[in-house]
Amino acid sequence: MSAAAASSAISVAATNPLKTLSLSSRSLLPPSISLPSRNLNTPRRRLILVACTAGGDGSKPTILVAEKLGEAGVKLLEGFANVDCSYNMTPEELNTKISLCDALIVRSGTKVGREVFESSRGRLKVVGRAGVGIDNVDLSAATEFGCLVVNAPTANTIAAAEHGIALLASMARNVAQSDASVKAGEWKRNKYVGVSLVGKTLAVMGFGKVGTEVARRAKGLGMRVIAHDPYAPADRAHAIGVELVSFDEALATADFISLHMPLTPATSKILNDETFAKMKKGVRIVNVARGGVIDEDALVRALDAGIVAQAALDVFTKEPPAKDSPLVQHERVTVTPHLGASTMEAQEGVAIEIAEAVVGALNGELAATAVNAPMVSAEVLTELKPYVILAEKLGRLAVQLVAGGSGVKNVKVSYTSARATDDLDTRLLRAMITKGIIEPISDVYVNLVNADFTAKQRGLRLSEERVLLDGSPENPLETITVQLGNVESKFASSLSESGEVKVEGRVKDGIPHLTKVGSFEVDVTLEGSIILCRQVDQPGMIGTVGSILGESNVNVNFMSVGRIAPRKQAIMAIGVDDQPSKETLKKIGEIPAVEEFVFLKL
Ligand SMILES: NC(=O)C1=CN([C@@H]2O[C@H](COP(=O)(O)OP(=O)(O)OC[C@H]3O[C@@H](n4cnc5c(N)ncnc54)[C@H](O)[C@@H]3O)[C@@H](O)[C@H]2O)C=CC1
Ligand SMILES: O=C(O)C(=O)COP(=O)(O)O
Repeated sequence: MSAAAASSAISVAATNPLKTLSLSSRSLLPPSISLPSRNLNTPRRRLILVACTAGGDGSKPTILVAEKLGEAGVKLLEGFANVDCSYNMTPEELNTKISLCDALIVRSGTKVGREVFESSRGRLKVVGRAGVGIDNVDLSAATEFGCLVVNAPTANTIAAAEHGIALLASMARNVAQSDASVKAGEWKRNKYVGVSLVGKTLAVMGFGKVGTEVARRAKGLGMRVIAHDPYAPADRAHAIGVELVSFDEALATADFISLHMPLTPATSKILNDETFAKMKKGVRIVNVARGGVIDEDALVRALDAGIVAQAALDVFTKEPPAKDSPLVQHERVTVTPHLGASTMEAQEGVAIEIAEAVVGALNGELAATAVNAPMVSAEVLTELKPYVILAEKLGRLAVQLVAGGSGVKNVKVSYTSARATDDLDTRLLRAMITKGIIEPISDVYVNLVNADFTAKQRGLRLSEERVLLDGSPENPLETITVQLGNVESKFASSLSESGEVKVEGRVKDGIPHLTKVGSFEVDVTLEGSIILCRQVDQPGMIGTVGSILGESNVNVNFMSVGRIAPRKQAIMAIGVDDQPSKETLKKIGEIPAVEEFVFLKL
């Protein structure tokens, strides 16, 4: 610590013992949304991360349900919000309605593109996907607009697996085709001779939840099951008698291929002319994943060439597919209208799962099924609560110290802690510092979802360093320091020896405190706003400033003086509940001993 900073902070509880800091989560929410502030010590383990009841009057949020949702889920939503179930909307109708909604629930049939988030004009805070696949949601746009995306990843797994097995078996025995034939008055038993499954090799492409359940069932049918999944652990496959193999080996050895990977840039058209050519002649293909993982024109060519004997498809690149699609109309293709999740049980399950996730997210609870936000465990959230508020306020303090026109680009954050690096999750702190820096200088709403994106978009480069302290790590952090480089300051004393705007804080008894400005040590609670004065240290200054504030009915909640040495330069940090008038601030500035001062609104 430099000599200049070798000073002692003299703290005076200005009016009364420290009040328990009411942890209002307002600072994490746009000003239009109000929340009853609550004490830090409330038992609830919730921290508003993305949204809450819309409207300052505490009215219920509005949730738009754009596709059929199980009744149990709708009822759960209705207990919390105004629910608008509008199915089969056109994109224009969706874009109109969405501006009045705080949350949107979809399945696979609604495209939630950038224009939806643009139309919501920042009000939409949660998109709930009542199922697994989220390829119909523009995740980058959602993140950019600070909208959390949650899904229901487990409730329809069994349904999808059972549908996959149903398609596998019915394809092998020509059930659909022979059904249509008999219904048409035919009796062509020799035309519909099928193939057996037992002893045949099934390649499961995508060994996740659905793929695993398909594999289990196929084993039960006496099939040899191999799987290809670059990310699946081999021991999980071995545990159910499945061998993980390479992509090419799966293609070359399978009699049946069942697709269960998500649609991603890497899996798009993963089955195409080139890969069909690598397959065992006469292979049979099942797809209950996403239509986009198959080049559908190539599949028609492979069927016509006899490379692929049959296909059973539940999903299509475009849904519904064109009626005259050569693939749909192909005689050796069995098709269903995206029914993988369409069982009574699955639809009740996903409805409840997504309703709970959306209500929880709007209530500010952790979304266990968040798709576009870094997962922060409830334990970490609880422990870091006071540090989260500290982090955001340090960001707000630092950016308000920057003289106009400087442009904030380089942010350096330092954490001192006795915790090992791996035991300290700073993602939330980083997001809140970003929030504190960006929101006071823009109309952007920043939260855990879009903080990194927003920082990047504004050219903010935020670096973090951790200083490991000795001692017992009962506190996650000792100090957080925010430094803004290459800027000029409105308050010269906030510049560190290396010329950055520098503020440091710590949490004391659960209360965030500002503990250093530039090289001066201070100690003031970050409960209200702050006045910083630099003066020549002398008797009576606290009284003089306190009187000016008192005369204009500004309540002081904390006051401290940090000084280099007695009768030398000193910094007075005054916590105020109310914003002083310009006249009041002018009077403070006119005190002869005051060399500079600044009012910082938190
Ligand atoms: N037809 C329907 O109604 C339903 C369709 N689905 C689709 O099935 C997909 C899988 O669902 P879950 O098993 O619940 O998801 P999951 O996330 O549990 O499993 C997906 C698996 O695919 C693997 N994977 C990713 N890229 C791959 C690649 N290039 N090659 C091979 N494997 C790859 C992943 O490692 C993961 O293990 C979903 O993404 C969804 O698109 C899911 C439920 C119902
Ligand atoms: O969960 C999935 O990924 C699905 O494909 C289910 O789609 P759905 O909700 O039935 O439109």
